Amino acid sequence: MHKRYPMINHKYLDLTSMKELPESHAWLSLDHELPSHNSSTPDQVPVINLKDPNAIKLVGHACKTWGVFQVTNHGVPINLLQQMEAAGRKLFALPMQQKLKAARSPNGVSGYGVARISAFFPKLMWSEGFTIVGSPYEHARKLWPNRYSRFCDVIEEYKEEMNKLAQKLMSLMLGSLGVTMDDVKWASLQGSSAALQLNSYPACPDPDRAMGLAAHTDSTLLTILHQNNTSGLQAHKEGTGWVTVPPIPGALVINVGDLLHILSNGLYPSVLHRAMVNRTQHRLSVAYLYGPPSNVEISPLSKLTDQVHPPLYRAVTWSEYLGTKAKHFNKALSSVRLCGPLNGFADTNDHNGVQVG
Ligand SMILES: C=C1C[C@]23C[C@@]1(O)CC[C@H]2[C@@]12CCC[C@@](C)(C(=O)O1)[C@H]2[C@@H]3C(=O)O
Ligand SMILES: O=C(O)CCC(=O)C(=O)O
Ligand SMILES: [Fe+2]
Repeated sequence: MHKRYPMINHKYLDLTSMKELPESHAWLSLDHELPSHNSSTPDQVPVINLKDPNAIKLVGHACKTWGVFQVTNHGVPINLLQQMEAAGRKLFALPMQQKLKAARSPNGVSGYGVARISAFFPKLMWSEGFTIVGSPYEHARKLWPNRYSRFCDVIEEYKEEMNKLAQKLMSLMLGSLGVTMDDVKWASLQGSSAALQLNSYPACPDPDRAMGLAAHTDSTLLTILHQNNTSGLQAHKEGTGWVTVPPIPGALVINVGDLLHILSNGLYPSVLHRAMVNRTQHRLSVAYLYGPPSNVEISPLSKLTDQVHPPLYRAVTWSEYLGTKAKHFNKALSSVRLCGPLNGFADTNDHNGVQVG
């Protein structure tokens, strides 16, 4: 089992008021080094126009080689992205004692709090989060007893648009694997599950020693991320190292998650990513974490397996996998692997040699 750390009681510091980085948030080694580009074509995260007639091929290539890409012409109205960003900004600007009224309970999923993965690290992250699973109503009412409906409306509309885009992306991803939505019955059905994660990274007095969100993979099929106009997201690419995913106005970032990794029998590896912070700008991001309907077991697609390519993972439901992730963190994927690393190979997800904390 991954080492766990007791929660430090600086968990709910008001980060925006800090003039110095407290020891509780000072990370020892951060691996800030970004690859030096000595060729004329630096390794950049692909940007795909979803209206491109070649979109299926481009998506397949990006999933295989990067596990992350940005999309344009995705159909989500820009003003909805702006409204979502404004709603997040308003939430995080509330006084701490107000935000704590909507705190995530110790075994709960929804609500305000530090990154869930904090328990696996000796230091705290320079960020705060708000997770929404199902209706935002209960928590929004605690935050704004008389004026919660605008927030709830934006969240509901955002979830609806994200769900449409997630379905479109799933069909492109499956299509690029030679599989149709009909081959995967649950993929075209309503009832997929999702969580919305709002992340806030205040400007930091000592960004070189702080970590916004530590390196992790998402336990999803795919994640759709909107970031404001401030850099911070980095993705790890085998053989290259950490690469910044630059904000492009109106574009959305797509991550391959662990369940797509399993479904594709490792052909589309989930991407390790993290968020860095900076000295002057407040960074916000909104992640739509998309998964299968809760009763569906995800296992490698039969079309992708044969005697030469045996299934590498056992079947798991999303909730079972989230439980495994909560226990084993970055060893979760290898813990559901059928052929262990006995013959010398490890999951790409084990990210040997890459510091996750
Ligand atoms: C559905 C979920 C994925 C997530 C755990 C959660 O239940 C809700 C929050 C999600 C999130 C967002 C930030 C990074 C992450 C690793 C975390 O700690 O909480 C992910 C979780 C995940 O993908 O495993
Ligand atoms: O803030 C970011 O860019 C990353 C957020 C993220 O990885 C997540 O919410 O899972
Ligand atoms: Fe993530």
